[in-house]
Amino acid sequence: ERFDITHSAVAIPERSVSNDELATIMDTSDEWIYSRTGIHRRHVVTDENTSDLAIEVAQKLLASSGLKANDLDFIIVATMSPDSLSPNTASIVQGAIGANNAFAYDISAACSGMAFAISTASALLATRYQQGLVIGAEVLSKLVDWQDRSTAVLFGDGAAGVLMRRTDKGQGLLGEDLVSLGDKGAFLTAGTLANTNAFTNAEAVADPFFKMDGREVYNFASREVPISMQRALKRAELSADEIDVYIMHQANSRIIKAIAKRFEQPIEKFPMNMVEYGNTSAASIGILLHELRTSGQVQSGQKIALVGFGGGLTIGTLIIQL
Ligand SMILES: O=C(O)C1CCN(c2ccc(-c3cc(CO)ccc3Cl)cn2)CC1
Repeated sequence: ERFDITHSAVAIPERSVSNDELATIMDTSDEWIYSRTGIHRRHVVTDENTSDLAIEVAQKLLASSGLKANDLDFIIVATMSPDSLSPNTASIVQGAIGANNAFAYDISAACSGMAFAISTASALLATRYQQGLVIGAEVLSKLVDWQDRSTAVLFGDGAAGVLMRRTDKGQGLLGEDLVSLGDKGAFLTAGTLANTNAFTNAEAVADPFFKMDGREVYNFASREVPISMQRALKRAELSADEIDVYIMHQANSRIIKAIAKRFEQPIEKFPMNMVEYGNTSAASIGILLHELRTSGQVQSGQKIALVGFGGGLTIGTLIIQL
């Protein structure tokens, strides 16, 4: 498919929470968290919801590109922490910015959400649409059990997005590999709703907060993510050496170091910023991409890999020609 990514933007909540501050409300330490995850702090909303972060990203993308809201054909929001099931968060964004010609829907694939959404938008742009916004937005702090130190220290809030436009100048998707391993889904759950209809015999159990089997998810990631990346590289007919930058889901620095080693690539090709944001699920790839575009480490003409992995369990690997 042919599309370009010419603009990106982020929305990061003002309030940052350091590991040391967390240590004052739960039994943990900066040393434990940083040594095992690479995280020193995360940002947490005070009174914004997921749609507020997504709206901020959308407004910034319109401002920087000079596009009008009515120029947009679609808005996709990748999120596992929507404001509500209805209205979907993308539609809230559509209404707020007045994108009167855009259809809008959410994609729920946890930490692979942004990769799945860019793949979906790429397919839309290969048919009859011209341009749209793809936004990863999360308020994971509403899904965290702040008494569960094994998950509360990992997650953060934030949003990021890109403007994607059809082009015939050769940029776009060179290869992709999208995976679901639903039989391992129970290893990472959040937001389970209860069925309380008058006819059910089942025990109506809501389970709103994150639950993660860290070892199982960690092992799944270190084993399956490289396989997905290999498949995407093969389809793109590229070697790992030919990828300029690997933009990995920022869940855990040890995982990323292990994957860089597996591909015998210099760690400089695997930039990381979880130190500042923690794990922001569908927002993590977009926040990193924006920071790298802003710093110039990522620029047009390069070949990049975007790799999301997590809840589902899912993996999304995209090889993109910028
Ligand atoms: O070392 C330790 O004791 C613990 C071991 C467990 N850890 C984990 C395990 C899994 C994840 C993780 C989460 C998601 C969800 O977005 C996706 C992808 C991954 Cl790899 C993050 N941290 C933290 C340090």
